[in-house]
Amino acid sequence: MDSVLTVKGLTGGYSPRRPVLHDLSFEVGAGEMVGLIGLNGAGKSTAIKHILGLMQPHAGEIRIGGHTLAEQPDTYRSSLAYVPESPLLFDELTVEEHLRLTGMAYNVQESLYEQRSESLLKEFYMAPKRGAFAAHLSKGMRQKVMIMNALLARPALYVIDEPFLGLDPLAIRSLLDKLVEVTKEGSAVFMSSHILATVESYCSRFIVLHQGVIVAQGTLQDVCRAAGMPEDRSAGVLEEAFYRLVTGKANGGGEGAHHHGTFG
Ligand SMILES: Nc1ncnc2c1ncn2[C@@H]1O[C@H](COP(=O)(O)OP(=O)(O)OP(=O)(O)O)[C@@H](O)[C@H]1O
Repeated sequence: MDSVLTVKGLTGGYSPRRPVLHDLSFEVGAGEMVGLIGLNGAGKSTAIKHILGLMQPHAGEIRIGGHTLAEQPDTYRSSLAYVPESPLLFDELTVEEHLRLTGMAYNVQESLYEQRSESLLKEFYMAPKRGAFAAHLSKGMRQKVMIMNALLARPALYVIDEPFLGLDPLAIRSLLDKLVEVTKEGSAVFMSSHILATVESYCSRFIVLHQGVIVAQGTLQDVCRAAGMPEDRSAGVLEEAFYRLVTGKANGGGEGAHHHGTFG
């Protein structure tokens, strides 16, 4: 498996004296969807800001497609698309103008642009709003425009922060279907979410971040093992493993979880 995103020994945060992230190491490979899960304040958004290059690591390094941001800034940036938790759009541009702008920024060929933008407008039920100004869209529609922009660019790596908030059930389904499609085409998806049931069904690997430390990572089986749970393939097992890892307790009492990372 080719690694698209490689994070090695990342220590970082807002002040060098008080790091928020401690020695994080993980990879996201081509064709993989990896879920980043953790409580409020665990450090998920901070980790994402480091990956985007908005913050400098205190120690360690981050590579996309084998390069650090410092080595190849243009390649690094054009290899990734980011969907933030709260949509950031230009109020005075229309839906279609946002797509056009992204197409130009990512050098999407004209014929591919036409094809992709038309199908995205349909798949996200946004065709009737193609000419609407961003300022006149609903919150969920604004989020859909961010997602459509990322999908138009078809980067090697998608970094998606809590994508399901504010989306209606059809939009969530459209997004998940598209993410499955792009991973089949070889892209890598790194997604942070509190919706554990969805993360469990769609991601092949998980990273459990707790107080800035990776307390478990790997397949569902790896995470369950780190949580001291027997192998169990029933739905909802990720939530139980997560609960044990972050509280050190089993649901309804029981022995403590092991706070050791597994690297699968
Ligand atoms: N701009 C900032 N300046 C200083 N500290 C910050 C800043 N943003 C976040 N923090 C701190 O960094 C830690 C991690 O926050 P972060 O936003 O990464 O958490 P998160 O896992 O994304 O949480 P949530 O699930 O609530 O979005 C918290 O202790 C938070 O107070």
